[in-house]
Amino acid sequence: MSDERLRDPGTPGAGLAADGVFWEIGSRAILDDVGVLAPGGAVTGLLGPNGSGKSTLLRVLAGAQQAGRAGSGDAAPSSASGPSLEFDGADLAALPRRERARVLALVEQDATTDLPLTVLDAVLLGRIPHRSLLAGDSDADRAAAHAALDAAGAKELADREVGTLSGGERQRVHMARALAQTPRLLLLDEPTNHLDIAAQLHAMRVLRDLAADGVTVVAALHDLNLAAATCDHLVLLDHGRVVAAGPVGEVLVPEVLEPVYGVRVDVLRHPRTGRPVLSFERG
Ligand SMILES: Nc1ncnc2c1ncn2[C@@H]1O[C@H](COP(=O)(O)OP(=O)(O)OP(=O)(O)O)[C@@H](O)[C@H]1O
Repeated sequence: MSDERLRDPGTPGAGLAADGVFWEIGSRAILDDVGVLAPGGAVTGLLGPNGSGKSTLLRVLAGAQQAGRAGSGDAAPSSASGPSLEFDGADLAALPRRERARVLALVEQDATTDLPLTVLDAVLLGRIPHRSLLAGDSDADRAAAHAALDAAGAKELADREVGTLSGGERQRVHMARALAQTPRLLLLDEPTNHLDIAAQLHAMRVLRDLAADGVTVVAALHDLNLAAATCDHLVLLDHGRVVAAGPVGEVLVPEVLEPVYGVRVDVLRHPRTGRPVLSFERG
């Protein structure tokens, strides 16, 4: 990314370390003792079939959903000692909401709004954690929002109403809002599912550039080839449990993927990058 205003000034830290994360509905464990390591300054792909718990885990990591039991009124963690959620060695769960919003941003899947907001206003929401509560948008905030729109490939949308955007356009705007927030930890739920192929590659390039600038990136992805081409590290969920984690070359192998996805997998090599290219057949 070319714009300095979007760069994180810090050096890569330890990254994200979550352990003992449970989330239950009734007697069903949606997340069952999940532990995740996402190295600092790297792109970690969160993989798993539909319903395996990726979105729930991202929401718990972001503090948008408390670990524990849903619908009981008490969000007490169901493990004896509670989950541990650390980012760069600090306890994420203990951070006040506003401080947490300066550290991390969550881009949710298909987030919508009924508010009559322009795109620029929606992206400026990402600046709120960085200014005093009563202050309006400063010139610096607007400059950061425009830079974020540019980086997300959405600068021509600045004056549009969010409610009138296509799915892919809205996805770029959500990415821009998160970039304007200048997080050190960026969590994204299916950030490319509405994007055309050029926009997918652009979005993943943005994530790689952020990681190069020291940001810890965790993205839930269904496209295993996009994960193979982009990620440094992978975490594979199945039925609410981590079944594999590690470098791309260790996770994207038939022995790991076939039992989880129930398909036959062949792994080829990309002729230029040497990264895995996966081919699938019905199992
Ligand atoms: N509030 C809820 N009430 C009931 N079930 C829920 C609730 N939230 C999540 N679940 C269930 O938890 C499981 C995990 O959901 P989650 O959205 O985290 O999966 P996912 O891996 O992100 O799936 P997908 O790839 O389809 O987006 C699913 O079976 C889902 O139906």
